[in-house]
Amino acid sequence: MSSSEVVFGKVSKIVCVGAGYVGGPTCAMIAHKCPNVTVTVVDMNAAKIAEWNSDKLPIYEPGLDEIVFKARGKNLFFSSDIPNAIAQADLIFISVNTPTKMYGRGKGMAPDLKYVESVSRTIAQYAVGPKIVVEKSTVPVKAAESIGCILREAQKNNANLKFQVLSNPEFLAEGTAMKDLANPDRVLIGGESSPEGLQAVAELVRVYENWVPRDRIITTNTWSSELSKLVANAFLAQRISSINSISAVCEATGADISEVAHAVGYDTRIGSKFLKASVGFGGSCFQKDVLSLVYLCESLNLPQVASYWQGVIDINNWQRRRFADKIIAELFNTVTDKKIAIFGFAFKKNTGDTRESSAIYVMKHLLEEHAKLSVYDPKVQKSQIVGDLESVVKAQDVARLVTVETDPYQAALGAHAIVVLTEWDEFTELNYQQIHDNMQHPAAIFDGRLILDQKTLRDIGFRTFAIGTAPDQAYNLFGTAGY
Ligand SMILES: NC(=O)C1=CN([C@@H]2O[C@H](COP(=O)(O)OP(=O)(O)OC[C@H]3O[C@@H](n4cnc5c(N)ncnc54)[C@H](O)[C@@H]3O)[C@@H](O)[C@H]2O)C=CC1
Ligand SMILES: O=C(O)[C@H]1O[C@H](OP(=O)(O)OP(=O)(O)OC[C@H]2O[C@@H](n3ccc(=O)[nH]c3=O)[C@H](O)[C@@H]2O)[C@H](O)[C@@H](O)[C@@H]1O
Repeated sequence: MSSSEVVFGKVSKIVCVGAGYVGGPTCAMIAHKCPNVTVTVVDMNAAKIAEWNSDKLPIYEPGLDEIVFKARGKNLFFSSDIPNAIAQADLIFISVNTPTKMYGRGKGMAPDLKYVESVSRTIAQYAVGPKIVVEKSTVPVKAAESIGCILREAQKNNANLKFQVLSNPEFLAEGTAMKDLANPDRVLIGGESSPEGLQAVAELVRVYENWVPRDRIITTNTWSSELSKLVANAFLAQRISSINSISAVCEATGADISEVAHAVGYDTRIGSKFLKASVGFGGSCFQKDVLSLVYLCESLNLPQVASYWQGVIDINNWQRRRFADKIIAELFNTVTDKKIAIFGFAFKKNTGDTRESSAIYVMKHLLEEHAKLSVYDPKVQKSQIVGDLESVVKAQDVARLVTVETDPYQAALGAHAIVVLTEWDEFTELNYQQIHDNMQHPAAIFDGRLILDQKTLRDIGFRTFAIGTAPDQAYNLFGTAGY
């Protein structure tokens, strides 16, 4: 093509394949900010599409309902008719899941790209005319090459078809997705430097320019864009593992992790964000994407780089185990048949998502010791909690040992201890005097999120333990058993 020939015109119809945590909120924001663009979100899961079309959306995300209800039926549509949507679109986002592969080659490490490939084949089958195909899913470097290869095959049989594959990874975090989408630190778009590639990139830039300042829209080559997404998540996860590793040093020495994080983060070169010690990071992406990077490095014969990033995962697993061991040790080395209240099951506050939540693993360790766990989470349904636990512990043990409550006071009634695993704001506002009065004594609180005021709790009579806080500062009653 000559550089002046227009292959990809102005985008007026966008389709997103994958109506999940990324596809739904991202497209709702695009529809909200671009009233002249029609956005259709499609999914192979018809029940999920029905929920997106109902009053109760399939995911909880602050601010999402408002935007969806405003745009839905005007320029935002949810549909199961994938072929028709693809045929109509100028630009197609691939926003399907890329979970860690649980079988075959790369099991437990590599991302499973079967959904991305299947969407690529569907696009090849139903496309008519030129399409910009955008990888929104997080994929390994060079994934765009495979998508391009499948699409080029279709082009061979139909001269009217033209495809350009772009990489446009998503950086939103759950719980703050709508804010992140409305005001992103940056939007990243990778593409080819051919005239057609540059045209496609320019058209996607134009969509984002409706609300994102141009200097926050970064364009790169395709491979830099794909790799930057993995690296961004790896760096974020690394900060959490770094601070969590130091939390163990604090507990052993008398230093306090919040004070250390504050002092270290004050250095503008380091920065204060993402330095909150915790019971370990969860969520569908950090572990998956760091493992994907480790697998990539192994495949590239870079074992030192692979083992460096593997350390981030190892510390995270160790932190979860360490916290569970601390609970057992401080409850006099036995939790068998003891009722323990679990406050929070979601992987972070302000979401109902439980994928890879640290709660699953801490509870698994406690269930293996036959503790009786009583869980309360404001946004997670009982069926979800039971299902997640059944993936790590025998179903009969979950049935025998786990109850799910809809009220935190009920969860703590008669319990020996409370374990805080998600940082929901409401946990800071409970009446802990009343809770203490109705527990077994001595009553203990284990704060895996550093949200409760230890002194107030100790004054009430609780024995307290908080991640990264030395025993002699946090409480006087505990020994150092288990350390
Ligand atoms: N969850 C998050 O906060 C973020 C996720 N990402 C990445 O975005 C991608 C999507 O993640 P989520 O939205 O969380 O996944 P999700 O699991 O919530 O949604 C994916 C959707 O794709 C649908 N799907 C799968 N294959 C399909 C096919 N062939 N045709 C039609 N629909 C199909 C599934 O039914 C599902 O509804 C992943 O690669 C993830 O790593 C990136 C940034 C943030
Ligand atoms: O690719 C993705 O899926 C997304 O992954 C993360 O977003 P998310 O997992 O939704 O949420 P985060 O706020 O990053 O929290 C992840 C986990 O780390 C924990 N965390 C976070 C920050 C911190 O200081 N300490 C800490 O333990 C959280 O509690 C949570 O369990 C990234 O922040 C997003 O930029 C990225 O787009």
